[in-house]
Amino acid sequence: MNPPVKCEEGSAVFDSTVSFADMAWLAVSGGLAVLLLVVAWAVRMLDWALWRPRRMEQSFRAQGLKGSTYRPLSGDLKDMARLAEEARAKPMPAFSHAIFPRVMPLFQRVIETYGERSADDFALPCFSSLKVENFDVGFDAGNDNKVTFHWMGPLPRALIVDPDQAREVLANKTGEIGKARATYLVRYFIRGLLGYEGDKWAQHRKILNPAFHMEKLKGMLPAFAACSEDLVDQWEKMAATGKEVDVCVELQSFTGDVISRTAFGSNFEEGRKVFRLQDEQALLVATTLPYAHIPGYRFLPTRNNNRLESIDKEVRQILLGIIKKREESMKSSKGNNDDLLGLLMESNLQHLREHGKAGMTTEEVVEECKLFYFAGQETTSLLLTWTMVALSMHQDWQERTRQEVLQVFGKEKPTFDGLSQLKTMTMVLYEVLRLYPPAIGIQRQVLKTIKIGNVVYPPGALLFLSFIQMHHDPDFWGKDADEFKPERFAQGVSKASAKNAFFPFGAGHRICIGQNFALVEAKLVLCLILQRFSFELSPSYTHAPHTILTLKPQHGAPIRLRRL
Ligand code: HEM
Repeated sequence: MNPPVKCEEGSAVFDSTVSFADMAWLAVSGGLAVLLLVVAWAVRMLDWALWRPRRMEQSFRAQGLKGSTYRPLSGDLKDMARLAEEARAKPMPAFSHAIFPRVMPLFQRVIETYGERSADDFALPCFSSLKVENFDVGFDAGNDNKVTFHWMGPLPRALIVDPDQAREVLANKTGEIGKARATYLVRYFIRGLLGYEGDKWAQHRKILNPAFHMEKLKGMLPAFAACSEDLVDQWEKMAATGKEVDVCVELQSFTGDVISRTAFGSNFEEGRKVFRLQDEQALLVATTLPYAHIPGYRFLPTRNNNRLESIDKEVRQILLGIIKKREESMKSSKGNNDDLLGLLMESNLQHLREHGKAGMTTEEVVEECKLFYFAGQETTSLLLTWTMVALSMHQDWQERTRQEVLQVFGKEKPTFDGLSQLKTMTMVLYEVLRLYPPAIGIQRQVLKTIKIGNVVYPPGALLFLSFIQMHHDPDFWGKDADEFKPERFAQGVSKASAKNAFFPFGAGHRICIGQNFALVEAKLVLCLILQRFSFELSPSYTHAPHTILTLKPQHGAPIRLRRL
């Protein structure tokens, strides 16, 4: 036995006798606590990596859904990368618009392997009375649910290919479905309105909405026109030297200029710098993405991580500078506030007047400005790129669209009101958005158990609303679904397909805020292009649509322009 130890502290004297048995007990109980923690952590990890996925798989299969078997941790991610690599190695037949198998090879394989569920799937007596967390899983033998699933790591991802179900998912406002949790890399872009949920989203959307109203877009027409004229002047010089134009690259820089001008008006040059930096950031994100799931990778001081952070800081500094200047010019009522930033700040001030506090902090305004580039630049440039590719493949439609432009505007500058008379051009743009949607689909995550169609989805399950599949599905568009036929939109979007299966801009309350912006911009520049040039695909063009976040031409889009 150890002798008792006397401890003195100030005037208080107390006896702190610690026996060997006490110390042993302390050590044992401490060790037990650590062991318990380790066991609890191991159980959690096992649940995350094995048991929960298995439970979810059982629940899906019990409900008649078909899909791949869960493979611990990686799920179908490796197959996904391999199949995408194989698909990228083979171009498509020239002039074919049946792009779905090349663009989403894993989805194609899942459908080919597991296909639609048959009436027999619902006849299993052991499943017919299944209950999932108080939801009755009522099976409707022979229904036409085509949901399949595969594995994004330990999370199952259901492919939603029914337009009504997609709309149901997008209409959800009661918290059962939310945005899928993103990696730290995606958060460099998907912030602001696109990333928010609930009240914060509603408040930001309310403040941003007025900036995208039609009459505000009308005020932006001179900015659209200035960028479009710069572009066609540049192309004239290239055409004169017989040079081919990679319209994919050219239009990307064009739409970046449009956002710079329309968002930042007189601070256009600084805005351009933001666009270049964000472009570099997008490339860094694409090369870092394969490592993003490694726990703690974001904290490693790799070259990419460091550069991503320094770009983020630089972009923030530039935007804060622009916003500060704008605040000053707004105070002195100098300058034009008809650009997106001015309109957004104006609307924020209005919110302050009505509610006694600003709806957005300066930091949040910075995030929204960054989002304009991410959400509005590449998507619109891809719409234009695929339109030029499609009009090169279908010369008859190129000529019809040109004749319409000449009929409405002659060789004069397009006007805002004139743009709304361009019926053929609208049909062409819709058909391109159908066959080549820049956003091929949207992902959401189940937060609380929910029944969609006949399927009950547990929390954690991912839902991919596969627009590209719905856009190419003969059940909705007819046997000629893979053909370029703009005339299908002659009676408007709602009459073009069964079940209104057209989602290029999403749907519901989170539908793209910039859709009119994109369409006005696209129509205006197409008018100028068609007025000045005829065009065809270069013999070096290879038809190879593929997707990295958005749907791009893998080898660019070299086009031959001829001055008219
Ligand atoms: C052809 C061009 C475009 C396409 C195909 C497109 C597509 C989409 C889609 C599918 C969504 C829905 C995302 C979701 O629900 O998760 C969306 C949202 C959004 N888009 Fe676009 N977009 C385009 C152009 C633009 C432009 C030009 C801007 C801005 C200048 C813009 C800004 C936004 C924003 C801020 C959101 C988030 C809306 C919200 O969550 O409330 N987009 N876009």
